[in-house]
Amino acid sequence: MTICWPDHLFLVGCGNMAGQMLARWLDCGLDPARVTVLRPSGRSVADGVAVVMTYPATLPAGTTILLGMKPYQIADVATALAPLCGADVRIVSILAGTPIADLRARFPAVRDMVRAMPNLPVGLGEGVTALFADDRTSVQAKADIGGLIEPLGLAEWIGDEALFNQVTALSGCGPAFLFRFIDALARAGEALGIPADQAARMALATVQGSASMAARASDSPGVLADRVASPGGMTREGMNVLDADDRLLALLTDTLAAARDRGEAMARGA
Ligand SMILES: NC(=O)C1=CN([C@@H]2O[C@H](COP(=O)(O)OP(=O)(O)OC[C@H]3O[C@@H](n4cnc5c(N)ncnc54)[C@H](OP(=O)(O)O)[C@@H]3O)[C@@H](O)[C@H]2O)C=CC1
Ligand SMILES: O=C(O)[C@@H]1CCC=N1
Repeated sequence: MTICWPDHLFLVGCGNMAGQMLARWLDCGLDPARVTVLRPSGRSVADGVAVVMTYPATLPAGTTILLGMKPYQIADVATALAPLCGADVRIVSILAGTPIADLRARFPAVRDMVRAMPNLPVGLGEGVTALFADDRTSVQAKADIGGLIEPLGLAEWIGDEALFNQVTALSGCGPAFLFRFIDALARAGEALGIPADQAARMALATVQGSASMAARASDSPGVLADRVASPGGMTREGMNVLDADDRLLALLTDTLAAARDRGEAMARGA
């Protein structure tokens, strides 16, 4: 994989999420000397990566900024950062519930902006990143930023920004829902009498193996589920519980809808 790295990468915030993105980029050969991280704690990030606690006087030519702090910090960050941004600066924002129009209003000099929604497994190169750019962003910038995201895992360009909170709910928040599922599977096994540590190991390995299998299979997960279920056997009885009144589907639809609604409220400043 040949990646066209930005001349300089300036990360505003480098916590759980941006930290995973940077870790993967460094693993894939990004020169740490091209990276500066701004974080209030000043904690070091990785060998060779410059960490600053205040904004520099200028940004190097050809800088790509990754906005990786919390969404509610955008006003303060933009006040300090926008004066440093010329037309050659590009912005990638991973801020949940923060539309491009909001960023455009705060960074008027910047032409190239991409809204990105990664998830935590990007650190392993097995993440999902949803991407959106409006018409002002150049084709070249879209290609370059798409190339930067590629080593993180699956990249999906979203045609309509109105769907961004929905895709955030599915794949951005998704790892948390899956972690809950693994935990619940283990605890359910424990409730049926399996020793806790054994149930935890078995639940995790079952999810890991099943996800790997589904990723490689030519059949859909729905077909694979039926393949586990022998007619008149145990799995069918269990699936009947999940499927009754579309129980699992309804639960997940409610879960994604609640996350989506929060994104919409955040976009309104709530
Ligand atoms: N966590 C996730 O799974 C996902 C998160 N996101 C988005 O990523 C963003 C960050 O979330 P997450 O990584 O979980 O949060 P974290 O709390 O882990 O990281 C926040 C980062 O912002 C830094 N920071 C705090 N205050 C400021 C400030 N005033 N100016 C600049 N930087 C600041 C922190 O600095 P320090 O390190 O010094 O404390 C830290 O590095 C959010 O916008 C979220 O919507 C998107 C997809 C998934
Ligand atoms: O919880 C959040 O708001 C962010 C968005 C996706 C994952 N974490």
